[in-house]
Amino acid sequence: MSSGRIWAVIPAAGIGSRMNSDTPKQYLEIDDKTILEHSINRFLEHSKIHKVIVVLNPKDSHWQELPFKNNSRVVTVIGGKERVDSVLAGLHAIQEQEVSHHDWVMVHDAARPCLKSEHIDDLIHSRDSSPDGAILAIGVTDTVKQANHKQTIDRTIDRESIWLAQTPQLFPVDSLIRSIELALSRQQLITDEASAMELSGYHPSLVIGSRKNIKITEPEDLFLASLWLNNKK
Ligand SMILES: Nc1ccn([C@@H]2O[C@H](COP(=O)(O)OP(=O)(O)OP(=O)(O)O)[C@@H](O)[C@H]2O)c(=O)n1
Ligand SMILES: C[C@](O)(CO)[C@H](O)COP(=O)(O)O
Repeated sequence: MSSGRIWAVIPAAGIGSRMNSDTPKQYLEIDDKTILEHSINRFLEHSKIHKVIVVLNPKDSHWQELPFKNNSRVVTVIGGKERVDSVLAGLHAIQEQEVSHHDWVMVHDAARPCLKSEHIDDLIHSRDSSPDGAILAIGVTDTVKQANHKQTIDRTIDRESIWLAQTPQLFPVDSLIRSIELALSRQQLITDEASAMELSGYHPSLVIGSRKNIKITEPEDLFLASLWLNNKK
């Protein structure tokens, strides 16, 4: 039975350049709440989550408007240039708290507000059978093409073994910190936490997520997210 507390790190220090909005996308509102509030609330509402570390942009001017100032389970830290730098800053903030070697951390994009509590449960339950950690992911329902440099089809890829990584991604805190620091020291490209763990030789499990758990990235994603946040299913 896995022991240790479970922390959440919410990287929210991005500028949302692909959203083409003056407001950083994590502060755009759906149902009268910012996208960031929706994401943070999923973890505050979950009884197994010890504390939530929110990673902010150094130029963030919106955070103080959110209702988390006096919440002892919410800690903020300043992020870095890339998402991986922000995640590492969040992990270091955990180290500065009363962390134990048995603790785990769930890293979840602020830009994924449609996460359901049952998927947090599924990841937590995977700990006993997945000592290397686990991520939410979904299969591919379209045929997958590999393009060449001229944006023409080079070949078709067998989609049976292709999964699209989502967040949250759940790992032992110590292993994740060591893996990210090692990858960064080798200037290796890290776009999610699992890729750092893989580079250290771990084999995280894939836990089925939901197509509704989209990462709000471009303007049309807002409409989809509002549909799914509204229907609460
Ligand atoms: N230096 C960064 C970059 C991204 N993020 C966070 O990582 C998550 C996923 O990143 P992405 O969707 O790429 O967000 P942005 O980097 O803001 O978007 P863009 O790439 O369009 O600028 C987001 O919640 C974002 O706030 C972060 O904390 N620190
Ligand atoms: C972590 C992630 O959401 C998994 O799919 C994705 O890699 C984030 O990519 P981004 O370019 O930083 O949004």
